[in-house]
Amino acid sequence: MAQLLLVEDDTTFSKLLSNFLGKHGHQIKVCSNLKEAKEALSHNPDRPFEVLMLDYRLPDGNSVDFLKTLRSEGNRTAAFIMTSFHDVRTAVTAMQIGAFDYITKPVNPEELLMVLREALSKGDATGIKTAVKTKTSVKTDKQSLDYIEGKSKISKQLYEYVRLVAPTDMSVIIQGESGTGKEHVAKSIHKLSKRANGPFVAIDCGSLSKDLAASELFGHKKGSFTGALMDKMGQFEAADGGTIFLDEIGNLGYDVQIKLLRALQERIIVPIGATQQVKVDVRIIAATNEDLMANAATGDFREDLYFRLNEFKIEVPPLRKRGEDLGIFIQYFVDKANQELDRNVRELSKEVMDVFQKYDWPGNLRELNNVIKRLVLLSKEEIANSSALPAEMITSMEDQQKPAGSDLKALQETHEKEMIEKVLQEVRYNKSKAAKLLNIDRKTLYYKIEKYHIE
Ligand SMILES: Nc1ncnc2c1ncn2[C@@H]1O[C@H](COP(=O)(O)OP(=O)(O)OP(=O)(O)O)[C@@H](O)[C@H]1O
Repeated sequence: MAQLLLVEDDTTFSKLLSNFLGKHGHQIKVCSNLKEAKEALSHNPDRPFEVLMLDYRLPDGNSVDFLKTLRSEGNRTAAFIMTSFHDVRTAVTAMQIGAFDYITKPVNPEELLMVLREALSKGDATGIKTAVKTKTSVKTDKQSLDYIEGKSKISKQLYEYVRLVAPTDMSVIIQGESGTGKEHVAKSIHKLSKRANGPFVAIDCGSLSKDLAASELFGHKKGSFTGALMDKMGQFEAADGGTIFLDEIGNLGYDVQIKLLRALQERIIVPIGATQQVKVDVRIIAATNEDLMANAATGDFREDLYFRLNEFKIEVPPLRKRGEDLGIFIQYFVDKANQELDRNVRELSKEVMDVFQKYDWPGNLRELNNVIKRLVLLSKEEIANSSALPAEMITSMEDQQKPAGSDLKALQETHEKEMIEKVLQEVRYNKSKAAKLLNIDRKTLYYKIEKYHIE
């Protein structure tokens, strides 16, 4: 039985939800706005909430800002956001600041239980995502290799860079949109490096509170500030001999950036309140979805730190630019979901595939994984059809693709582009076969692929 906090202003829905969760043995406190939620969180010290379930739009604000404040105050309770499909982009942002997941409305009961189970099993949304002591943790090692590389030109180049930089001891900046797989890339670099037998420590700087970031990274001495009840070893020391992965590095405060620069340049750290320096041997890999260079130009990020980190830069492409990889990732995530959820989905219907092809995937691989997991969960048959997709996903696709008005040329071009994409997909990007089916020569096909920016 878990202690849950539900923040939802639709009273009918919140009653339904709390009855349903109550029947599954959970204890739910319902609040209808953020002010009440804040009070509930501060008045519940004996039995803390294990999961926060937050509606996105609330009468006194939105839950993403609310969560941001909670995280900056050091609250790490696992949380997920319930949102309409149109707010998915916002939900993706929410995950960057430490929401565990998001769930689209109308909420499907099975899906809700699945997300809740996962949130409970992962525990609190601590800023430290993984602390892999590779020598002892064989299981985590195996999991971290559980990924695929893709076959598109852009993916091949990505992994070529990974293999190139891994054996060196260079600092690396990994840039890419949220959910593109930056952490996977960082782990691959670690695994292929001379440090592979050392620890890989991943820290989500986005969910570290400003006050505690320095202590989390560099440690502290007992009594060095209120709340420092005993000595604490920082993550830099924990990563000694291995790699530290600083995700969302742009979120680190200026004073922490100075300490980080010192750690990079001199390979020493000083725990807060300590008089002794500590030598550390750590490789730094940083990730960001911002333009750090631009932040450095405006003074939001230290330029000297940026240049020191940027010994090598890797761009992880968004899913919409990975062309044929989409099909490969779909298959991979379907197989994974079948295994995890004990389902037997063999294929996705043509309609689902069409939607997937046209959608621009703002949450990238993470969103694809989530959508497929839900699709598989809700599909009892071998073919998953579009009824298991959020209805708005389909309508938004239709609206997005069709050119407005009566522009005949634009309509024809849209149709032509769709047809070429569809045929290319059917023949697995074999251009000769596609040209034959489309009854055009290869040269014309290449011209059109370029014209319509088909990847
Ligand atoms: N190459 C891959 N093969 C299989 N799954 C992948 C791959 N890359 C990423 N994923 C999956 O996609 C999801 C997001 O990956 P990851 O956390 O590495 O992205 P990220 O770019 O670091 O995200 P964020 O910007 O939010 O920190 C994870 O669930 C991961 O399992």
